[in-house]
Amino acid sequence: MESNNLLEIKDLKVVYTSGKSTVQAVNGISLSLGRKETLGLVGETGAGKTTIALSILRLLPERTGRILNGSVTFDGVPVLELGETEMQAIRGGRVSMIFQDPMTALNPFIPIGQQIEEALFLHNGDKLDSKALGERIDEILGLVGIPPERKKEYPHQFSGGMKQRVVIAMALACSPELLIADEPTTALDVTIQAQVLAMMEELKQRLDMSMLMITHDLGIVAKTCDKVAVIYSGEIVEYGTFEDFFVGERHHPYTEGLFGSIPDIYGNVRRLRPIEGMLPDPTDLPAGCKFHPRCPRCMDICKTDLPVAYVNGTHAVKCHVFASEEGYHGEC
Ligand SMILES: Nc1ncnc2c1ncn2[C@@H]1O[C@H](COP(=O)(O)OP(=O)(O)OP(=O)(O)O)[C@@H](O)[C@H]1O
Ligand code: NI
Repeated sequence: MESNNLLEIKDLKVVYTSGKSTVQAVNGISLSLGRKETLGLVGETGAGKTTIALSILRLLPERTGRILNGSVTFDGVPVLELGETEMQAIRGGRVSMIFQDPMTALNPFIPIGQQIEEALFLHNGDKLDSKALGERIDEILGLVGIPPERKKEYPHQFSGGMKQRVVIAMALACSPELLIADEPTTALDVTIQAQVLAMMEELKQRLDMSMLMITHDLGIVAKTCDKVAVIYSGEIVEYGTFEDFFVGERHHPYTEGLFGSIPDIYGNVRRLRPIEGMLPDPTDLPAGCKFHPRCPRCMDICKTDLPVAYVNGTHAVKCHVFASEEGYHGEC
């Protein structure tokens, strides 16, 4: 397959099964991420964002999570077909992830320098002597703005924002080509959040990384993302570039609802009122468009037929409202 994309996901379907019930967490998602690009995955809690990320790294819970269909291609490599040893070389080496609950990523009993060392050792241990290892740890701490002399300190000696910098340092230890950041700043207060985001953005540029930024905050998207996928009930309902979202006029009713209004290009968002209602039960998804029970623009056809995406250049909106628009109709 010829492609310049670093990551390509095609028609991914993921379920969780427990007892008799099956959670349809990801229902046919396709997306691509170019080198040095940042793609935002946006959507309410339960939409399936983390499940997509875990599928890329093949870290779904072993007994319950299952990929039913689709492909994940990283730098031309069919990830879902790899053996566990090859997978380990990618995980934490070429692709790393900052998990949603970052504070649990650190061991409270081990000095932070040693934790970074362990992250390094996992992949480069045999290649670095102890002097080189020490220098690399100092370098990584420097990257995230932590004075290297603090490497002997324990996690509790750091503030929330500094702890998150340590977590980011660990994720960057092996110079990944792709960084998956799952709500990396949700646990931080707003000022610190801005600092950490600015730092991540700078590092991304400096280290030539691609990034998958998982968030429910469109302000964060506006500040960091080149492309955006809005996820609802495990489907992409709107997909496009930053410009498509912030300058374009046609949006999915869910996107509009989610953000009250689309924020301006500087990322100023009025604090959003939540949309009425909840995500549908993922064990019993509605027919037609999965958003129809909550949609202010719901028509009869929405209750029965799955919408086809209206595609305008790089922008795709999967909604019956735009079915009569001229142009291409196809996949999101
Ligand atoms: N281990 C699991 N077992 C069963 N169901 C799960 C499991 N993990 C997630 N789910 C379900 O799968 C669906 C998608 O969850 P996921 O965590 O991917 O959503 P998310 O978009 O990341 O949400 P959040 O913003 O809350 O992190 C939800 O209905 C969730 O309850
Ligand atoms: Ni999540």
